[in-house]
Amino acid sequence: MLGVMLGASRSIRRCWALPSTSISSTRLVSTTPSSKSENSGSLTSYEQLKKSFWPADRPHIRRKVVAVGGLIVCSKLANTAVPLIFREIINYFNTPLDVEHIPQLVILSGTTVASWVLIYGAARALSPSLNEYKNTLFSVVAQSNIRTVSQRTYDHLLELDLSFHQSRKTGQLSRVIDRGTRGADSILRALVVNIVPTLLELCLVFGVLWASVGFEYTAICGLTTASYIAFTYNVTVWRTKFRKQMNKADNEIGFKSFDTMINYETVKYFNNEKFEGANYSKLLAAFEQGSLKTQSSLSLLNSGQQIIITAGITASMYLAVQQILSGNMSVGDLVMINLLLIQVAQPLNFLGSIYREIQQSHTDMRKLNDLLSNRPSLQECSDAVTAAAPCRGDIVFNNVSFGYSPDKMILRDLSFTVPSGKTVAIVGGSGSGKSTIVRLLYRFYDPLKGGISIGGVPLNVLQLDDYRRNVGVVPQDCVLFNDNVRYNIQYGNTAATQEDIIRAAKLADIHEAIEAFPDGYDTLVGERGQMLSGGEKQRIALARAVLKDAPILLYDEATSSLDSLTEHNILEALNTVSAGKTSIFIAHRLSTIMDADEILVLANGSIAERGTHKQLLSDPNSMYSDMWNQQMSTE
Ligand SMILES: Nc1ncnc2c1ncn2[C@@H]1O[C@H](COP(=O)(O)OP(=O)(O)OP(=O)(O)O)[C@@H](O)[C@H]1O
Ligand SMILES: N[C@@H](CCC(=O)N[C@@H](CS)C(=O)NCC(=O)O)C(=O)O
Repeated sequence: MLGVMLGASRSIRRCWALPSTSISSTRLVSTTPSSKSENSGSLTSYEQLKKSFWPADRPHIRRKVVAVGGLIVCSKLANTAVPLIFREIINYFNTPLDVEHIPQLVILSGTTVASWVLIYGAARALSPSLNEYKNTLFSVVAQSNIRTVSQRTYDHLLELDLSFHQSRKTGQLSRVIDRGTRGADSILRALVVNIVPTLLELCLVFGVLWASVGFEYTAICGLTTASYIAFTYNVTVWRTKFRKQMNKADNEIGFKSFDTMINYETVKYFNNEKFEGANYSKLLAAFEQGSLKTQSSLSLLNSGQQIIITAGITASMYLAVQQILSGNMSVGDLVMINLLLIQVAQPLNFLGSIYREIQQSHTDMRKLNDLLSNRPSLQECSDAVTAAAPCRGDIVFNNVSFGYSPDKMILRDLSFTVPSGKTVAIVGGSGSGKSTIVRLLYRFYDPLKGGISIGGVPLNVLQLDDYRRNVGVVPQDCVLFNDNVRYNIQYGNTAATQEDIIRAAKLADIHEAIEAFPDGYDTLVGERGQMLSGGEKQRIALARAVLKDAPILLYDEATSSLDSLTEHNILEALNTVSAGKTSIFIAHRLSTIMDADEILVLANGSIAERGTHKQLLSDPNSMYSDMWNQQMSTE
């Protein structure tokens, strides 16, 4: 469903820029950048535009931009010539000829007017053709820019910390990206398709009027344009709040239906269909209000614009008629003035929308820029070392303290060692910090105090990417990609063959279940893997970790969704997989970690008890004994 939402927002097209368009509402998103560095990488919108439009490293794009400029000039010259040619044709019919005395003149004039008609046709055809060619060339510039910005943003987001992603709503993030990448494109498109050609056309029209019929006409045209712009600007600024209200409601409607549908089961379990329906109805009413005001203010804007333009044309024609009557002007001039003004008014009809679009694009670009100026707080040191050899050594936590925020410590002075090739299990109450240990070990975060070392090398001295290649994780929450089973298992090692995949699936005790799926390994798992059961997802996540074949293995309640028999089968398989590897098992069900070389009992972020299963049970008052007895009595 998220995909559908993204797909919808991707299809934004500008009605003033492209024919046969659908108008997509502008959604407003507010984001507060986190972990921002000293604005590194931050560009002003002008710099961004310059980078997109005139990239220093891509001369072929700059050549295209020059060609686009040339085509705009040629197209507008041809366009402005049309009324001038038309004037010549009209004037021909209004010029009395002395046919009795010079009959050849008729033939000559006939040929001349026929030529004018042909030139008229050519000019009319040339202008849109050049314009379309310009659009084609400009698309190359625009698409290249969108591609570069999208790729840079995607790569950047994958570089950012887990904390950044945990603090963001995925939907909001994707909208900021989607809009931001198109922001520069929108502004460039507005400039190339509308603003620059219209300004050029206005200059040409002013010049032609001045040169051929006199300054008064240029003055009327100038005054009309200035009033039109002032009126459009003021009304557009005033009515923007209605559009914002409408877009906000539209946004909330989209989010509400998305949220309700993914929580469909919860709505049903609590019989809250009516409650949800009433909430939805309030949002629809707000949208309705906003959209009615938007429409009525649009009508006001359009009418005002038409009145101003019509007033300008009427004034020019009135003046022209007076001059024709007094014999100072031809009928052809009148037609030319009329055509020139009508022609120049056409692109002005979208001025308000373009102004709004540029404002919005500017905001979108700023938001994306804020996003790009976030830097990962976990940085690799310049003399980082490769991890393969250290990862075969001991894992040591030395007085590690950590909290997601400094005012709430989760782990306190934690010290333990997982000897190379051994298995340590961590147990403890919910929220005691077990998964946090896995996140620190995968170096999603650095400890606030103390340190972690691997094979005697501090973790922050290891090359991060290389280190992570050497650690296999089966996380607590197994989320799968919306693809088929094969893709999801192969994700552990993208170079794995079908045989490797099957071997891993067998070890995770999921091969037979997959074979029984309608399309076997090609079966689609649905969004976040929701078409599979919790246990199936968990076993696919296990198979994927097996495929990674890393020397360090971290299992965060890797078998919690499995029934006892499947769990028993997997644990046997995992013992084989883990043989010789350094492993940390986090588990609630103690029967799964009885064989661990050491068990740590975590309470309030510290190790309350430690020892083997036997040692811990030997003290009947230990927390471990309590937990064990409790679990035994309920199984
Ligand atoms: N990203 C985060 N930001 C802030 N606090 C967090 C974050 N992740 C976890 N916490 C908090 O840290 C504490 C420890 O969480 P952790 O996931 O490590 O617990 P756990 O022992 O694995 O719990 P469980 O057995 O329920 O999975 C919890 O109080 C949790 O609310
Ligand atoms: N003439 C007006 C409106 C032009 C127009 O029709 N714009 C299209 C978008 S390109 C539209 O649907 N606008 C809706 C609106 O402004 O509410 C202007 O200058 O803005």
